[in-house]
Amino acid sequence: TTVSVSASASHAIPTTLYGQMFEDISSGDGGLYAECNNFLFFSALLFTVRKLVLQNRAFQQVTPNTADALNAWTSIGSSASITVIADPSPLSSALPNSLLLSIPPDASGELGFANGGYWGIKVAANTDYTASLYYRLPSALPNGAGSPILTLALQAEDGTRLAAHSTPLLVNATEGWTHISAVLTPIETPPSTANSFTVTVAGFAPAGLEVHFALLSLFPPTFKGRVNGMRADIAETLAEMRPAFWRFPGGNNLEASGQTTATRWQWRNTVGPLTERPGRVGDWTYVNTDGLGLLEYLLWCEDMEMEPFMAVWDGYSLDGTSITGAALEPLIAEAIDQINFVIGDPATSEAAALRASLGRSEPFALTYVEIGNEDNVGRAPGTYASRWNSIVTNLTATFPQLHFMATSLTTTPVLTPTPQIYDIHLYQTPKFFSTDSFFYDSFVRNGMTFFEGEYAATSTNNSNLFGTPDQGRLLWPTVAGSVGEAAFMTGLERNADIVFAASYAPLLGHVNGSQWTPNLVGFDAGNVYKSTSFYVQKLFSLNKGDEYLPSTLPNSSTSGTLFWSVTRWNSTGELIIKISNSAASPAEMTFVLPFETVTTMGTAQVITGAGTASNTPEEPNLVTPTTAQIPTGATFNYTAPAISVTVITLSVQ
Ligand SMILES: O=S(=O)(O)O[C@H]1C[C@H](O)[C@@H](O)[C@@H]1CO
Repeated sequence: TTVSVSASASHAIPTTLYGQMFEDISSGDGGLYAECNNFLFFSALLFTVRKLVLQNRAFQQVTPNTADALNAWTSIGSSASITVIADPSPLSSALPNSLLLSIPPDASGELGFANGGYWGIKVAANTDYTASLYYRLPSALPNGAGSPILTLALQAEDGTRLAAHSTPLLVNATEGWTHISAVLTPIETPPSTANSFTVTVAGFAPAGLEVHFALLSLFPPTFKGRVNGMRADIAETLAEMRPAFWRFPGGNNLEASGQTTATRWQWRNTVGPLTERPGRVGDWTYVNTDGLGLLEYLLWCEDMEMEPFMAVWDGYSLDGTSITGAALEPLIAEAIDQINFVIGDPATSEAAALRASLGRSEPFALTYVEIGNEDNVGRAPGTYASRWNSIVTNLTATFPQLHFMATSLTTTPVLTPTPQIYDIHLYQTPKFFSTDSFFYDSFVRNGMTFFEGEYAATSTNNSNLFGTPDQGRLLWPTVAGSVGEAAFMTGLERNADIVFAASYAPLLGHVNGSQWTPNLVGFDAGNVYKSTSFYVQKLFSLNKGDEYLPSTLPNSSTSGTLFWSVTRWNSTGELIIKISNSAASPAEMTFVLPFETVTTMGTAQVITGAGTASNTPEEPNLVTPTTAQIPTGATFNYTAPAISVTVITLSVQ
């Protein structure tokens, strides 16, 4: 195959082209959000359903006095009993439940309870873990009752105490809640992640003891040291691909927790002190703490130098109900407040004043606001057109500087005002992606632009893209899937005059229990797993170029297996040639460049392997990119390996 490259660019490659979409789908709580103390997921693993009922750090949205409400917490000491209760004087109205520790008379020893985190807690020596909790005594201790000692600790699987902080229980804490916070710094690294956070009491009165506990938290060091921030190893992995934008809070998890209108994602419940965040049953079958909330998302975008692509709820719930007409008004007001929390002026907007009160008077940068998620015809009760009209007419009047993204099909329903942007989602087979990178070539150029907000090869079975593994579902990205995605992405670059942003979905998933596979990045308590698709996203994002050079078109028929794109960094003239070869045999290519002086040595970064190969927790680095110097020139040959992605970079004067 000979590829002749044009010297003049046809269009710019937008800086926003490669980014990340995020929603809490076994990805926030227990993942990117660094709180260790927590849930076990309802993990509807695709081929089995392991119902590990959630129990969270603050007993949010659980039923008191049930075993389920305790599942992630276990008692320490046979005579200690623990129960989640609806506290008669709760920590806050947002957190009405607490854990009651009851110790009978004449008990002895260290008694209390433990949390095992999310299938473990990673503990490393000389690392600071911030433990905190609230407690209160329902009744004063009898005088002469001694001074019970409360200990917060990190404990290894074999019971070794790795770090501890003890403090006397304030026996006069009966009126209200006492907040304890301590830094635990282990001196040794335990052999595994099967560690626990423990809360124990000793030295209590012979008369026994009752203590209420609430909002028990354990944080490891976070990305950029942000309080209530992100788990550093996961954050650093995501930062590796230098994403240009961050879509949040969903995805389905925007729309409906519990599949009903009443429990949608509500921004106000996700900001302010953690004691004021009630949490909610997310759409992926587990309780979200909402400790990762709107302000944390916005600060994260700034820390990562990403543009927020923020969604507002648009009245549609996944149970098919939707709010229309006048009932939309409070919803539109809520969306206006949400946007004002981000960009408003504290002097004129209550929501912006709330932001200022939380320490951020300056507005955040915001350009794009998405109206709902996948509010397609067929899924929704066909009311998107009227809801879009009401919402966007109002929001455009209030925020004329913002760009609003529609989430329905581009062909139907007809929307007014005409959307400037559509968010298109595409889940398909590796073969689909590796044969059809011309998805956008036929789109009319009429000023409309597109956000390829979710795409991934999910299954080898084109008649069942979301089934179980034995039906073809991918548990992990495969080389064939990643090669397909790369072919598709060369098409995004060729059409970057109308495609301004794209992101693989889902971004993150806990490998011990999740509601979706494959995910771009996997993780467990101790590790982060980079998939072959992650490496494709990273290679394309880091070698984007800023202008597209037309070249000989690939074979666009379904027999096509070889796709490429040529871009350039305008400032340096450096060329980037991205190639996807899905064929089982190498592809001989000749590149003809219209430049006088082309370096004779270029760099080729290659991802290749068996089509079914994946990086897994067992073999996390089975397939990683290799880098080689290759002979180049004004005309040069390159052999694209079978089932491979190549990114060639070469300087051109
Ligand atoms: O069940 S789906 O609708 O396919 O869910 C998909 C589409 C939705 O936007 C996202 O939340 C989810 C996985 O990325």
